[in-house]
Amino acid sequence: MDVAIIGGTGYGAVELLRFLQQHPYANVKKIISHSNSGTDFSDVYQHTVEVVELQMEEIDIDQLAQEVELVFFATPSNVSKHTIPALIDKGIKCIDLSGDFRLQSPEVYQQYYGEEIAPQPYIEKAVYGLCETYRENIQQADLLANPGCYPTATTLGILPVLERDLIDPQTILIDAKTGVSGAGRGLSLNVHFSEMNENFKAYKIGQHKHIPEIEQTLSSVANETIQVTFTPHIVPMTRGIMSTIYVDLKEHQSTEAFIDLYERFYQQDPFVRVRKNGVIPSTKEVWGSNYCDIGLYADERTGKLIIVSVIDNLVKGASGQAIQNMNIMQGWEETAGLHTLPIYP
Ligand SMILES: NC(=O)C1=CN([C@@H]2O[C@H](COP(=O)(O)OP(=O)(O)OC[C@H]3O[C@@H](n4cnc5c(N)ncnc54)[C@H](OP(=O)(O)O)[C@@H]3O)[C@@H](O)[C@H]2O)C=CC1
Ligand SMILES: CC(=O)N[C@@H](CCC(=O)OP(=O)(O)O)C(=O)O
Repeated sequence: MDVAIIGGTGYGAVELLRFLQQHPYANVKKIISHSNSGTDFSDVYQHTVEVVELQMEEIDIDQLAQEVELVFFATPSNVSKHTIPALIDKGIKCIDLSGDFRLQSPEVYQQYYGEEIAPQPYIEKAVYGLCETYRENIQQADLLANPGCYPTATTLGILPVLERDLIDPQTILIDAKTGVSGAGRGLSLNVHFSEMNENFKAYKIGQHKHIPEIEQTLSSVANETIQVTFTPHIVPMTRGIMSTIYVDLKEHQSTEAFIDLYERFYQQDPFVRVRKNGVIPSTKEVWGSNYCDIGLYADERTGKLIIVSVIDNLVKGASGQAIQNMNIMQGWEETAGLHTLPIYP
């Protein structure tokens, strides 16, 4: 199947290409760039020379609709909402890596994204692509809202105990850390080497756009309104997210009992690895791969469960999950093109 990528020179796009160039059923036919049309992709990303032989192009909706069956949007927020409706109307499937179609509420979108939400019929049509939870809906999707990086790590960490009603859902505290590639390729003072090296920053406390996204999924699964405390941090590494989650247990059980529960919960999910014997995963153990690794500790003294969930923000947090979603939408094996061990060390 021929696909296109929009947002060609960004990190999400180059990570899509890394996996798609070895995908058995999908072929990248077009790369669209609004800043570098006419330039060879490998001139921007030299490491792809002699492997990716495509020249980037300007967007042309009619041509896209004639030449590809599916389009990945790896664009900043408030961009895809202007183009996706036209492609969907022409029968082209779209997978959006940005947040434009993730939230259901126009008011909440306006508050966190600072603009009007996409047209309502398309918001209603969009399926939230957390693969492990919404697989059946994803199979039917034409318009797929790929989850954010923090929400992916965090919701996968919480869902087993939330769904089994083992925690007080109003006590969820999330302490999350991300590498700098989460901010994309654009220049920003905040992530200059000298601002970031030997540094560790909390940011957007109480204001991050992933707060409503996490709350929307948890509330819909639990069938009650859930509010979370979420503090993101940026740390001096390139890739990786660690979400450390603290929840009050309704009843204490051993760490082993929770590991057993999580293993059963995710036994059909090829990309969630529940770590045994109390092992807590580190971000490097998923680096470059589509895995989400989860470690658990049930603290008998405080009655809390501590959940540590790690992903690579660019893979399971973005492009890898987008390909996993494409695989589900197309009825292909879920792991197609995504078989890879994390890179270590
Ligand atoms: N980085 C990450 O870890 C994650 C990113 N995401 C989301 O995925 C999307 C892509 O992220 P990422 O690749 O990191 O971001 P980048 O900033 O690296 O790339 C985005 C690309 O979009 C294009 N672009 C920028 N502005 C516009 C515009 N106004 N109109 C059209 N195209 C534009 C540019 O490519 P060109 O000039 O070639 O068109 C740019 O390189 C974002 O929405 C991001 O929030 C989601 C999860 C994790
Ligand atoms: C370090 C850094 O700035 N990270 C970004 C990651 C968010 C992201 O990519 O999110 P969306 O997919 O929802 O756009 C941030 O915290 O805003």
